[in-house]
Amino acid sequence: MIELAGLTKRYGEKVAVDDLTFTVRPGTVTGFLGPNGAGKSTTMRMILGLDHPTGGDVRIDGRHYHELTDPLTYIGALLDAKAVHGGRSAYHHLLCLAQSNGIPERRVHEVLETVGLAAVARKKAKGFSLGMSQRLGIAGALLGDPRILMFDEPVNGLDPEGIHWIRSLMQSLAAEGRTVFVSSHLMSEMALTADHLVVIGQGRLLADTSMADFIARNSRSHVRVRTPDRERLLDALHRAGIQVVQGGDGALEVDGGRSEEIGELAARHQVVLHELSSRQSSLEEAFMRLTASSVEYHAHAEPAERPWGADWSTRTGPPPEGTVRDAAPTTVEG
Ligand SMILES: Nc1ncnc2c1ncn2[C@@H]1O[C@H](COP(=O)(O)OP(=O)(O)OP(=O)(O)O)[C@@H](O)[C@H]1O
Repeated sequence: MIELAGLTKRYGEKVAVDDLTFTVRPGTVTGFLGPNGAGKSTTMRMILGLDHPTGGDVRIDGRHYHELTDPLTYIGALLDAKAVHGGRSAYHHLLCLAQSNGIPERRVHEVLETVGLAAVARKKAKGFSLGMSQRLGIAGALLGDPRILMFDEPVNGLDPEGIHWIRSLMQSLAAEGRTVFVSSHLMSEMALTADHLVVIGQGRLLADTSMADFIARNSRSHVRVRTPDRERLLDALHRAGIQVVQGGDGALEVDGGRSEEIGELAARHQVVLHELSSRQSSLEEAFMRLTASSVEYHAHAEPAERPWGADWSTRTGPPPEGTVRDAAPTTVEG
């Protein structure tokens, strides 16, 4: 278990981590999300005692990191895959870690097998691809067979097979009752891997909840309708007092609508439908919705021709700051 209580880190005027209080529990994969610069790496570094908090406290199974004897047997971490002495082989890198933590040499061979690097164990780390370096970093985290594992962007550089492998690994570690805390920017991957989410923005806690609850609370559910009789359907919906939003590819979207109600309305007016489907936002959309106002670094490549609420489904970038939660649906006149 990792427990943060009021954890705070300032760099001069900059508050990188702002009064964070949450607990990472055993038996689940906890995803750690936040926009660039939100404070995820700083938080992880403080958990490992690599940065000193300006305020607050963080404990690993009730103790500070520096109080742990042989810390790799309590908590294994991958923070920076390239932080390896390039002149050392994978085997020697892990052997040095093992010897300084009282871990038997046989664990080096075991973890090299686990991460699929046994065949290149004697090769120098400086020749490793990013994916191989990630695997070596994961081997280092697993070396002490710890009850707690922490990974900062572990799928960075991994190919699809590698991504699938790390997902299965994290889930099996959690199933063994271990604490697994993992950050990632790959939302689709996180949606498949994590059971619980901690989301931060500008150093502050935005959410600490289950994956299902997070998506339900921050997502937009709507019914998507496609019809060749667009004007007649719009007229029928308008008369029934149902607000319609312009979706992508000419589809219509009804916020929070029930597909049964819309289907029956269309049938009563003998309007042909080509599509009638209930949709819920993905984790990525829910994440962007929650963190919209705490994104520090925006790209401004796409001019907003229509209000955000009018074309939610076709946008790929984050919404204009401060508009999402306040955006009223744009009614399409029939
Ligand atoms: N050593 C430092 N000195 C000054 N500012 C720092 C230092 N380390 C981090 N920061 C600042 O603290 C904030 C949080 O950075 P951090 O790297 O923890 O964010 P992050 O969520 O891990 O970002 P990313 O997703 O881009 O990796 C950023 O604004 C960063 O510029």
